[in-house]
Amino acid sequence: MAILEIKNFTFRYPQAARPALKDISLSVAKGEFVGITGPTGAGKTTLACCLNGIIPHFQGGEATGRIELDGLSIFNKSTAQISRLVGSVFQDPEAQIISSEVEQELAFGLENLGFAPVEMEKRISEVLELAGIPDLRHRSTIGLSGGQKQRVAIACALAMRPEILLLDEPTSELDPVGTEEVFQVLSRLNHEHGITVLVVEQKTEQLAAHAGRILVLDDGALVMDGEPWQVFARQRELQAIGVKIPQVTKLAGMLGGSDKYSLPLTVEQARIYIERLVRS
Ligand SMILES: Nc1ncnc2c1ncn2[C@@H]1O[C@H](COP(=O)(O)OP(=O)(O)OP(=O)(O)O)[C@@H](O)[C@H]1O
Repeated sequence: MAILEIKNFTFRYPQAARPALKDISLSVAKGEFVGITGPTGAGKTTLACCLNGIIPHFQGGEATGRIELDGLSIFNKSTAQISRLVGSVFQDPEAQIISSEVEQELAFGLENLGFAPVEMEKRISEVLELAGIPDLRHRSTIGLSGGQKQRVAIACALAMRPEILLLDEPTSELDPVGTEEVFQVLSRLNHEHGITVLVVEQKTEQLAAHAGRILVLDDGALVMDGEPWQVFARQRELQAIGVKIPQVTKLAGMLGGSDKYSLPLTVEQARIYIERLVRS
């Protein structure tokens, strides 16, 4: 069942000469893990803003076509309604965290929505577990690493029990360890708890390893939509528009791999691929 349906959607910022999104159509089923990538200025953040209500509620512009969340047009929903369906996590963990203690940070949004203390306690414990950070509950937010802060931000987004977890370049400020921590949590949320994940990300290594489907935007248009191996097999086209190809996939491409069974997307898959190649 589709949780998100986008039909012929075009969006132009006020006074902009050209649309930032052009005639986008796609459908996302419940439980999918979708990576959205593309070069700078392709429209990835604009698309994310259209899904979490920043457009049109906080940013004007001209939109045509439809975006439906759970069967209803997003433009007829209030920001409060959208935030219950879509939990957002942004690039900069510093900008999202306002409390001095992790528990307070998680309680903040729930208090604002008038949750009773017993329900708040239940949800805080639940989301700390889901984000893999129960040990951080009483920690000061100041001393946390970037990866820990982003996992706190993910826990905050999950506290509303959204249908979709939407992340806009959540690892752009993180080192490789923090990046992997965040993607491990996203994978677990998706595989073990069935949470629909939409993540805008330029680090294609992580998308190749964790996403089940990849969308590529270029100049406002959706130019590719498929399983990671299908998208990363189109190496020349990706290079032409400036999308990085995972190194192991690039290597296998040079050696002739191009299908589901011969195109490695992770280092482990590449190890098996090269072993087979050497044996044959
Ligand atoms: N507030 C705005 N007003 C006018 N134009 C904008 C605004 N925000 C973005 N744009 C333009 O819309 C297009 C898409 O931008 P967007 O930020 O969505 O791309 P992106 O793929 O997220 O890029 P990046 O990877 O650099 O974050 C670009 O041409 C950009 O200049």
